[in-house]
Amino acid sequence: MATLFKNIKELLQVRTEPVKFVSGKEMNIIPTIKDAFLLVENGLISDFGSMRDCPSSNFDEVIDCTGKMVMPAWCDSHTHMVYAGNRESEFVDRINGLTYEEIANRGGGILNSAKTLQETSEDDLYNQSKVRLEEIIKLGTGAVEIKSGYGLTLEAELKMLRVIKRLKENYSIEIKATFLGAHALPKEFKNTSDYIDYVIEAILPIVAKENLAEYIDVFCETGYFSVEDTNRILEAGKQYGFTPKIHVNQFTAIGGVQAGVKHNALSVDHLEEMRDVDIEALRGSQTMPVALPGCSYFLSIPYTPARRIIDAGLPLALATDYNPGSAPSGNMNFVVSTACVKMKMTPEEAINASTINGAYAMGLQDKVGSITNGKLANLILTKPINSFGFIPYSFGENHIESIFLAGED
Ligand SMILES: N=CN[C@@H](CCC(=O)O)C(=O)O
Ligand SMILES: [Zn+2]
Repeated sequence: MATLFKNIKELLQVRTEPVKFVSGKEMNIIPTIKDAFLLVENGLISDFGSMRDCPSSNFDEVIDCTGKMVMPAWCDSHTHMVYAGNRESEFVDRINGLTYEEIANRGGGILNSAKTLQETSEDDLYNQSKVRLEEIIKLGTGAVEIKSGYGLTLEAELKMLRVIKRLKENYSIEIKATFLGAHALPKEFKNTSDYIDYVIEAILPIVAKENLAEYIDVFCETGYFSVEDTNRILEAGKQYGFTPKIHVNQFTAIGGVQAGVKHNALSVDHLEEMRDVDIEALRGSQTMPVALPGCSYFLSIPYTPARRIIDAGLPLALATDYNPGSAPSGNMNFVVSTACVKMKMTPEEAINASTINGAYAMGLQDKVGSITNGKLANLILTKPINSFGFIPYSFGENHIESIFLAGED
């Protein structure tokens, strides 16, 4: 099967030489080809260039992209989009003045979602989750990471991870699974240390045996899990070959970034509270900082200081954090726009952060995230627009005409 995209107004994120991720000043450059063609064969990008060099053979399909742009689909490296029900009532509680912490302390928050999920069948959970997955695909996402963490028992954590596995099997979007057993302390446990024992001894070995996750996560935060708990979880995960991708510095900076870097985490995510020492800790590491502006927006907490991170020469990825409590939206277009408006990222930086850097934060940089020969043809075809900066500028508008996964729309 060969598909030719021709007369592309601008082909974005063209990387002839593969790159792992981009950092610092490089983030402000999006390589493009104007008046371009792109050839997709058997689901993979096989050629691209200027229309002057456009091949002329008999293709199975030819798509005329006059006035439109083609770019890699969004790479959303942090979500909790397998969940049951919603937390709309807590949203109203927050409007009426309660904080996220106060709601959690009253037994709401993550424990509320865990209770609902424990009472939901695996089929029902699958059906609720696939609606969200289909929606984010329409919004231009071509690769996504999904975490467990609303189970908090062996049975319910496995239920979540099996749902993620079914989604992987049934959809052509790239999906990576993360085991987040240590997301909150269930009421049945007196302290985090006992619960960590349970996670390590009762759940982790089965997750590994059934091959249900690629990554391991922990909510390293005051009132949730300490740096010591984090070290224990990550060390245990390493024994089973799980790479860390962890929640740190959302409300308080307690050394989670340093713990992540020490354990060669693929990413450290949230980072709303960043001390200079946290930024320094990331320097020279292979750990991707990930910002979640949808969470800052929804909870009215500080935005991750993108300028300090990028101006220190570091990379940055953007993701949605799609979850029922702190970011009930999987819309990467909103994330890109909010990063520009609220975090002062340029459109170029936000697009790099949401494509190639997001791909790296899922270990998918060799497969997606740029227009490179041999990569999957997971692509966004925009509606007619004047420039790629129009995507974040014109917030709330839908600029996507079609999305292609492995070359199929
Ligand atoms: N902070 C920890 N976990 C999620 C929120 C979980 C929830 O409130 O349900 C997050 O990344 O924001
Ligand atoms: Zn999260």
